[in-house]
Amino acid sequence: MSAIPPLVVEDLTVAYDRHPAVHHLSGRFEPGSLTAVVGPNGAGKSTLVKALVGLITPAQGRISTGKLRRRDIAYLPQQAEIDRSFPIMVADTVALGHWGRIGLLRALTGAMKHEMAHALSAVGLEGFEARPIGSLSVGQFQRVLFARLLLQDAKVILLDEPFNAIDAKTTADLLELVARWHGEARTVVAVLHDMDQVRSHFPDTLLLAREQIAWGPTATALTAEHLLRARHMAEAWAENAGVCAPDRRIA
Ligand SMILES: Nc1ncnc2c1ncn2[C@@H]1O[C@H](COP(=O)(O)OP(=O)(O)OP(=O)(O)O)[C@@H](O)[C@H]1O
Repeated sequence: MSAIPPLVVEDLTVAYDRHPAVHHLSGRFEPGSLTAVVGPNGAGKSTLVKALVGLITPAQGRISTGKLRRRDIAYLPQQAEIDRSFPIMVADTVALGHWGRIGLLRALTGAMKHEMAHALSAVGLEGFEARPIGSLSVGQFQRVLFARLLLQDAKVILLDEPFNAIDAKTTADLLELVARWHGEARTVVAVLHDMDQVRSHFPDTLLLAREQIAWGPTATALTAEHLLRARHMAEAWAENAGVCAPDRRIA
């Protein structure tokens, strides 16, 4: 992997209709790091990932991705956000991973088809090419999406709840791919809820409760004190969060 710039977040506020979902966050995802983003429901985890990938424009602050091009950043949204009713086959879904390199209109080369079959095999789905995606189980579909990520060959990989509602065997297999990406010095960021999984597999953690509670090595970020603070912040959120006031408090 050629040199990857860090993802730097400076005083980042991301808001929906002026209501901040991520509030004055600063820090950096180091090149080659493997970071879990955790926090209570509504903590702004998905919002942060969407902002990192450029899907939402910050209300304040900056995200610097250095010389990374859009195609250098792969993004796996939550499965709930993906429409599987579209009549498309597994092969075409995985082949989307090539689009960053070949564009929409060029045909796949034999080598690309070979890579696709290899990626499907790596996720345990040999022979699934012609299956419609709507016919797959949740776990099989997540394997397909990971095969697509393999083809994308991105320097930075952002995963939003990749193991949500996924069985233990599939999770273990996909965690191996995450470890492989980490071993290849890609920068990987994953939104997760399972703290044991985070402690076992993710060296760094950002604990978010709209604001940063902790960001650093997992053992020091996920202390009982920090987790309690995150929970208290979540309990304090009113149904309607205040607007982001100029004096930096939530009004
Ligand atoms: N498109 C949207 N329009 C308005 N508000 C939104 C939108 N998306 C998210 N929000 C709000 O922003 C806040 C943060 O949401 P986000 O989905 O980022 O949290 P999360 O930490 O990923 O939560 P979860 O763990 O439940 O998935 C929540 O209060 C949510 O209701």
